[in-house]
Amino acid sequence: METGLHERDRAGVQDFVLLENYQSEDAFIDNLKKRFQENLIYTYIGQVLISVNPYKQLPIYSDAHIKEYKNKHFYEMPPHVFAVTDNAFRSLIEENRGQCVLISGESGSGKTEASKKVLQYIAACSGHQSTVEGVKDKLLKSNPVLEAFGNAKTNRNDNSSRFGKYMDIQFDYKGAPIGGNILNYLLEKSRVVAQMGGERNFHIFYQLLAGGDDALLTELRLERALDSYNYLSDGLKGNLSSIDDAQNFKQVQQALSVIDFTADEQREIFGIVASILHLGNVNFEETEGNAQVVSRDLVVTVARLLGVNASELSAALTHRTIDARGDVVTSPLNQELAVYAKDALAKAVYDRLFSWLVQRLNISLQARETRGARNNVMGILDIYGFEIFNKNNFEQFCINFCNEKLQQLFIELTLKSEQDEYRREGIEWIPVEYFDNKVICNLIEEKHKGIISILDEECLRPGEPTDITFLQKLTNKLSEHHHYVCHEKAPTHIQKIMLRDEFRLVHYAGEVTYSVIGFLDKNNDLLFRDLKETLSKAGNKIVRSCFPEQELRSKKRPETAITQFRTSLNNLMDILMCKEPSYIRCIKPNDLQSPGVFNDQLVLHQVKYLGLMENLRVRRAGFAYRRAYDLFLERYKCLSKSTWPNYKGAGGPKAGVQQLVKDLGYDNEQYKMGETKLFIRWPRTLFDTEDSYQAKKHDIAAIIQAHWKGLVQRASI
Ligand SMILES: Nc1ncnc2c1ncn2[C@@H]1O[C@H](COP(=O)(O)OP(=O)(O)OP(=O)(O)O)[C@@H](O)[C@H]1O
Repeated sequence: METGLHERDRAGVQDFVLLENYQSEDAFIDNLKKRFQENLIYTYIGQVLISVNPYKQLPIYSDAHIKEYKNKHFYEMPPHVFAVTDNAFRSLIEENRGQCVLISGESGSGKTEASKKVLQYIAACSGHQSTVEGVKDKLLKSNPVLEAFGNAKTNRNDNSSRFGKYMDIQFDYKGAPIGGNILNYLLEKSRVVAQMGGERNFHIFYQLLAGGDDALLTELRLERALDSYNYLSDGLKGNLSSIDDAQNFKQVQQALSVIDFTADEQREIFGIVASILHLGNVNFEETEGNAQVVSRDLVVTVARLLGVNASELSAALTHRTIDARGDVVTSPLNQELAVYAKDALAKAVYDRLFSWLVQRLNISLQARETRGARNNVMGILDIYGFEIFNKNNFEQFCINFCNEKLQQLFIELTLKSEQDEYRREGIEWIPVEYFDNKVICNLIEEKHKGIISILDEECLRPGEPTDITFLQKLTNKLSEHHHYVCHEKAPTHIQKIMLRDEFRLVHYAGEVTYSVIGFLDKNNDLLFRDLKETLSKAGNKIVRSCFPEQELRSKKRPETAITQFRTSLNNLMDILMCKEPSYIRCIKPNDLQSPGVFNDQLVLHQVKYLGLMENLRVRRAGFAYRRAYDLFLERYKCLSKSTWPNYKGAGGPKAGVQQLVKDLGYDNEQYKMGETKLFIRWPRTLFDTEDSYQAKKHDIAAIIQAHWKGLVQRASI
């Protein structure tokens, strides 16, 4: 916690708006570093919070800290995730404006931890009636469940979320949480069947084996040894010292009970998890091109756990039925295709189980009784950050597309809207240049012309489309685009490092080379009909509801993976666009191997692609505080006799505010009167002289505190 002025002085500025050399990247990094080295991980750019992952527990999240931040003006206290949350929460309750807290940053930068702190603060600060406590408990308990099924150890983060998450919390008019809703995005299901070296499958598999009691494991026919299971042995073999799987399993079981999952549901969930482990061990042999199951007893176990007929499952794993306009033909699969079908089954079952879990959580979180009462909603978005790996595939393409969309939203909601607002309000303003990434979003998603359309066309066309024919089409259609680089037209130094099956996109955050291998397959996301049919009759109710019969009867071709993802992202953008945003931009100061170190280059890269320098330029140029005249007058009318208890002069709230600022002694440079709002500059203009500004510029909390205290004191005179 920042207390003494001495400490604060040494630790840079709390708000980048105060940075002397605000155009310099070096000065920016230097300020973050100074603060990081003093364990001051939070810094503002106006109201955007930058959070640098400390990789260690800091004593700044206690109940006492929550109390200190509660109901304080945003700038009265040092920067903190609690201040951002308090500000959003109060706007929600006092001004009835829907809020969203958007948390972004790369893997391991601290997004999920930040989202938990937001929830912690809300839970601590909102009503304490027993019904409300129940809702809060469920909201908090949904985290361990989602993490168990949706998180995994990666080489960047031991607890990496492998899905995107948006959680809405509904509040009643008194500010008590009454329900919630979670949306999940694109689970990285390929992890179920294979993991990179040093990585693990989803936590739940290890948790079940380590924490399930003997009776449960016997019932599921599981043994504790991890290397007994093919799906667990690709990446990291063994347990992790940083994760207590057994303990976490107990937490998950307890959470499931709090969230009202019945004993039957829990049994079925773990049955499905176990069935996937067994399925991974199923082998095939091939005679005359036809695959046959070798390990029949394993198929029997899988069938028992899913509640399907073992012979039918065996046949479905080794055959494929095609219904071509009424002509139904069944043909045997070869060994390679049977393995493909088995893996597709494991991925589909797990992916749908995850979506089912989210829906089931939502049923439990649904607001019981709202009776037409006004509901306020606060959303928290914790979604994967931009990814640039050595090898980038379909998954990275989807994730980076998502980040382009979020950057577009950031531009719309902050940079562009800031400038638009000045224009609309008739306030003189010199436009600030910024890079608008709409051109990249269009390159990816424009109808008929964009990469998604070209990919879908290639997936759906008759003939023999392949990843390479897809790449050729991309290059034919997009080679002139400034943000698309193909091998043929790449500059020599890039050509040297690019393979023939790769294309490169110039993203707003940097250049990424994607390998097209697997694009068609992953986009088609094919699960053979025979397997779907078998599962649609499953005795395990969860499985049956995940594979509904209607899906088989539907004549419509299922949407491709990328189209589904684009639709869900566009829906998310619509949800976020109508809310007031608060931003938490998370930064990872180093890699896992060197905790405590602040790597300037790594941080600079993130500062650039998070658009923080542009954000600062716009913020510096503008007005930091603005309020609609009626709201401002209502809130501060007590500060002047001419406006208290009500302003009675002509001209309405605008004239009232004009009178008020005059009475408060603001000079013309400190504020501007817009069409509908008052705009105030600060903090520089809160000082009488340059000297007093220079003397106190590091101490923004004190400045603002003094300012508000001053106002109140003047009011009491
Ligand atoms: N405020 C914090 N205090 C202490 N440790 C933190 C904090 N934020 C992050 N960490 C540490 O860093 C790890 C990674 O953080 P987190 O899981 O929140 O990253 P993420 O951005 O959500 O990553 P991913 O995108 O991979 O899910 C945490 O498990 C925790 O150990």
